Amino acid sequence: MMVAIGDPDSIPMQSLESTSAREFDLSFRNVSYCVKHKHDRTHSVILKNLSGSFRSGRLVGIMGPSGAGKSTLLNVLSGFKKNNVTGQLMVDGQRLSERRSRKVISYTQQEVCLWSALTVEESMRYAAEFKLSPTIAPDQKNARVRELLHVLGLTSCADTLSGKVSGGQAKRLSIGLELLSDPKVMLLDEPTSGLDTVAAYQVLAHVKQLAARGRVIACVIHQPNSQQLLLIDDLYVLAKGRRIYSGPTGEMVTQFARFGLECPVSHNPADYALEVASLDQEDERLKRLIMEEERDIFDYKPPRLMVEKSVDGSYQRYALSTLQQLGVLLRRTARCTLRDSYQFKARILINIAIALITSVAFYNTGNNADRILANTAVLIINLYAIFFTSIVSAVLVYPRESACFVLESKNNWYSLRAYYLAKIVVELPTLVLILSSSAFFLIVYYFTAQPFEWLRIGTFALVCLMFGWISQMLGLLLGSIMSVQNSVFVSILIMVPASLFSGFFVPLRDASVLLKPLLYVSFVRYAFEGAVHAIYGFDRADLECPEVFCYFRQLKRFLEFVSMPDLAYGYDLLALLGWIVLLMGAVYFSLRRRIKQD
Ligand SMILES: Nc1ncnc2c1ncn2[C@@H]1O[C@H](COP(=O)(O)OP(=O)(O)OP(=O)(O)O)[C@@H](O)[C@H]1O
Repeated sequence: MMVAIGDPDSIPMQSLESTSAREFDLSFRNVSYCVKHKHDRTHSVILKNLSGSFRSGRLVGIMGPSGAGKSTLLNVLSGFKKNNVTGQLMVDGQRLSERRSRKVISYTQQEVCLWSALTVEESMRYAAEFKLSPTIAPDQKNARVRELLHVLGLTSCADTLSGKVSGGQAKRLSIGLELLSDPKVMLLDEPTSGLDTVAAYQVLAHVKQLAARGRVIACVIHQPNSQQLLLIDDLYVLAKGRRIYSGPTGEMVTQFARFGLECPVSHNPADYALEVASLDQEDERLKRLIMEEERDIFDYKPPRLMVEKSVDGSYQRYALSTLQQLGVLLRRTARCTLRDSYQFKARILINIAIALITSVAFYNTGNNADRILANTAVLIINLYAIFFTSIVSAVLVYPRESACFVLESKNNWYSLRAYYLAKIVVELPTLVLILSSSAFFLIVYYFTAQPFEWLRIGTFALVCLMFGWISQMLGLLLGSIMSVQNSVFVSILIMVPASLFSGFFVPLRDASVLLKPLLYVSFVRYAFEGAVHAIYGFDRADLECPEVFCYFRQLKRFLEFVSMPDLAYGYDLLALLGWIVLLMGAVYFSLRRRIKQD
């Protein structure tokens, strides 16, 4: 079937300057990458002695069957993968320092990471704020954003939320975000995947224009049709981590034919290249082809590192200072939070619903000595509500957000320090936590007839707030190290045993030798103890007794019964604070690990 495809020349050529009028190239020599398998201490070679040179002004397509190593090669060339990599990488004939490599090379991964609550233009504007020097006037930054939107064909959807644009527009936007800083080299992993033929062609046509303006652009492309292939100037074809072709697209078929691999006339050369790359590695023709491609590597000893570790002072890694980055991050977070109010409303409504159910079930138990155990259960339910609403909202949102953080941070938008500070500033005094917990707290407190004394209300609210922070930090920690599904399961796995260690179900006095240490470190126990202290401590007068005799009328007896005879509220707060600090540290190190790991 013929598909109507737009002419690339019809895409408006703008005044977007070329990065360099002079030709240059990204070249790499003897690049190898292996992974070590911990279980059997063996290792697999994923990329083997790859060399090549991608020239500016030409669009390079990286092809190969699934698992050939295409994404790995881009990860290695971009510096996203550093461990177990050997070889040499040069731009314009110069070896790169780590700093310079990050400055010069930008990488757009297959998965697009966009802030769905921002419009296309807003996303570009925030990227411009991060990536362009603060000395550039806002008008100039906006002009550059508009120019890029035009070049990438995104003007018509500039006011559409990034979460609502089409797949092709999202891919073009993610390319545009990196283009703002005008990188010399752009590596794109499957910019056309998931798109129909027309959209894929449009994306490629835009990318070709960007290359034509003097950049090195290399993109992984799965199976270009013949029209898409016309846009690709050079091909780099991989088979099981080895190079089988590197050169102009038009010469590939002739090169294969020299080794007895004749491309049938009816075949698309790209399809044929995949067939050749999928041949058995023992095939004589393929063996000779690979030998020919690798003929220049035998007498060459590659350096152990792709890029030099040394800090190159002449390249400033970020356009903004940490404080300026923090400012932009806070503004962006505030805008996203205000616009995406679903979480906020859902959290408050859930809290109100649970609070009403709890109030009906435990109506007026607060001052009744006969129902003191039921009233203590109210305190535990209160902690449960805070825990689950806080942790679930964090784990639902954070895995995606942290993936965007990793990408933006590796592409030099901002530092881990700035992002972490912004996260803490946003998470700690969070209005959502305070409002949703207060909604629950006030309803339950009133209907279950807890003592209306400011000291008790204040001390109880403080325990709830600190417990909410712990839950939120735990959610961030889980969200930064695992997927949404796993984080939800793990949060349940944490909370259910943690409730056992609250001191309510198994008081300290009855705890076995094995359980006791867990009770001493359980944050639920400290929160529960703090809540019990707020409600029943501070020398509260005897409770009312509607029966002839109530054993727990004197609160001293009840506190002894739950193993909290000498409550120390300050000590509980200190333990909760310790947990908050510990989790904040753990979140920092888990994010650090994320950006350091491959
Ligand atoms: N960290 C790793 N541990 C184990 N194997 C790995 C690792 N990274 C890559 N591989 C393996 O290396 C090979 C190349 O992976 P890569 O993702 O680069 O392939 P690809 O050519 O991009 O494939 P696709 O087109 O399917 O995306 C695959 O077999 C993959 O399983």
